[in-house]
Amino acid sequence: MNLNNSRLREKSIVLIGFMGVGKTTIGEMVAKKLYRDFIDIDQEIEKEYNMATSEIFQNIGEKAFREKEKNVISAFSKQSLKIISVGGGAFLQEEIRKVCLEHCIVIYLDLSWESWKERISLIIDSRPVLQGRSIEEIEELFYSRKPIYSLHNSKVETDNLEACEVADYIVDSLKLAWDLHEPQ
Ligand SMILES: Nc1ncnc2c1ncn2[C@@H]1O[C@H](COP(=O)(O)OP(=O)(O)O)[C@@H](O)[C@H]1O
Ligand SMILES: O=C(O)C1=C[C@@H](OP(=O)(O)O)[C@@H](O)[C@H](O)C1
Ligand SMILES: [Mg+2]
Repeated sequence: MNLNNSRLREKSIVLIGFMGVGKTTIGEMVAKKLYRDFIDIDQEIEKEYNMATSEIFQNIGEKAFREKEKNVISAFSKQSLKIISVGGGAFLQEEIRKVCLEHCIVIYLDLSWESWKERISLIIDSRPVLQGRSIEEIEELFYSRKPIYSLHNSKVETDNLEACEVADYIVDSLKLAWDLHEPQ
């Protein structure tokens, strides 16, 4: 993990990666293990609109969702000691990439297309971005998003790992980085 900044231990952690890789599930586990607050940006937006993400896309539109996503992430990323899971499209916005990379530790959860395909049935109904797209179009979107996730402090290859195993790996890696950089 290539990080160099004081107060590393206090920086919030942001999980990025394509939809369905486990950012929300694993983020919640990491937060529990580190006794930190968990913030899921989609859930914060859904609370604000009192609607599911797919309804927001349908009733208010993706443009408004993206604007809200930028504002909510900008606010939380400047707070410390949080575990933040952002949506898979958040890093499409340069402002979001900048504010997260400036204030937080950004961890990229990577998953191969072959493994991700096995998970599609779990998420298809709640991801409006996937709806109405053929598997070929989804594969194209999957690879087209890769460049935005390349901007990170650390990457975790999650293939063949249970969510709890990924969470344990992240916690152990963070503790190592904190101790190496700022011995207690
Ligand atoms: N490492 C994993 N192995 C198998 N299934 C997983 C793993 N991580 C998450 N999942 C499952 O994949 C689905 C999407 O997880 P979620 O946390 O919502 O992903 P994201 O927030 O990245 O879209 C959920 O059904 C979750 O239980
Ligand atoms: O990739 C995307 O554009 C999106 C991913 C979703 O979050 P998850 O990555 O948590 O599914 C959610 O923000 C919205 O459906 C848009
Ligand atoms: Mg999520």
